[in-house]
Amino acid sequence: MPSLAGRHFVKMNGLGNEILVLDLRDDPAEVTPAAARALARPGVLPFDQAMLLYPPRGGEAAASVRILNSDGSESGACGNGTRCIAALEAARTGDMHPVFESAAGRLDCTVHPDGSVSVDMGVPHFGWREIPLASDVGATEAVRMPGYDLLGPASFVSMGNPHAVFFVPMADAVDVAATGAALEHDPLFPERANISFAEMLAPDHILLHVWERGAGRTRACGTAACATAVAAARTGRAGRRVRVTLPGGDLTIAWREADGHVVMTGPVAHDFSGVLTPAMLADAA
Ligand SMILES: N[C@H](CCC[C@H](N)C(=O)O)C(=O)O
Repeated sequence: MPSLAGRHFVKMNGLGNEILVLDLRDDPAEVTPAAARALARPGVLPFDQAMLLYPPRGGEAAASVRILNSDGSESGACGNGTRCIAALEAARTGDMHPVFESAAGRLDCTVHPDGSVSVDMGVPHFGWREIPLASDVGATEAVRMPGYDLLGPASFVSMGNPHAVFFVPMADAVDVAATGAALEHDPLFPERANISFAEMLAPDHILLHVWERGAGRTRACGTAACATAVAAARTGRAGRRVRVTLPGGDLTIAWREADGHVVMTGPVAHDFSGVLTPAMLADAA
């Protein structure tokens, strides 16, 4: 496989969710977990997720996207990163409706005149095998987890990646790092999970703090905002359209009645770009 040194990168963010984009369509190269961890080191290119673009398998898609967390693990979906690659692709080609292929399926994007981006994140899944959970816990919208009674029941959702959402009285009061890290590794989640602490500010407005699988505490997580909006609607706390306020800013989430798809809308920002050097990849095995 060709080396990564010399490759052009773009560093972006979606609401402070740090995104590294590597467009590998012209000369595909593998990005190993060790290479991802090397690049994500402090002082190199710290990111939460790397969005890796490969040649599409189908005719209509601009690229096939692979998503790596900063710990080198793979994710099936990343909402904020998808907005970033949609904006990049629209700037490159002029197509304001780029489509991507991902492990979680097709991602239809719309880049709006104001620069914000909507992504059709597909349908949520609620089955214990789909999330996945280690065992059948019954209805997945309100499940008490042993050891976490004070948090109340969790709602489990797959948005192409696993999410557990806790609705709490005061999201700001939760020790997100300690509780999130413990829950991420709970044996109920055989593939670990992204952990959300949500507070209903109004029936159409949710405050959200997220501990991400493989990336830890982030300023925003698009799929967690989608999972939380769906969980809020499913448990009768909200309607199908909500504003989700994360530490990095706001997303609008609409769970479409017609086809059950979840559409996420929010901003993107370009930070800087450059070329990967051997030193940046130095520790990569
Ligand atoms: N930040 C991303 C989610 C990454 C999910 C990842 N942490 C995992 O499922 O392993 C987002 O905006 O949706």
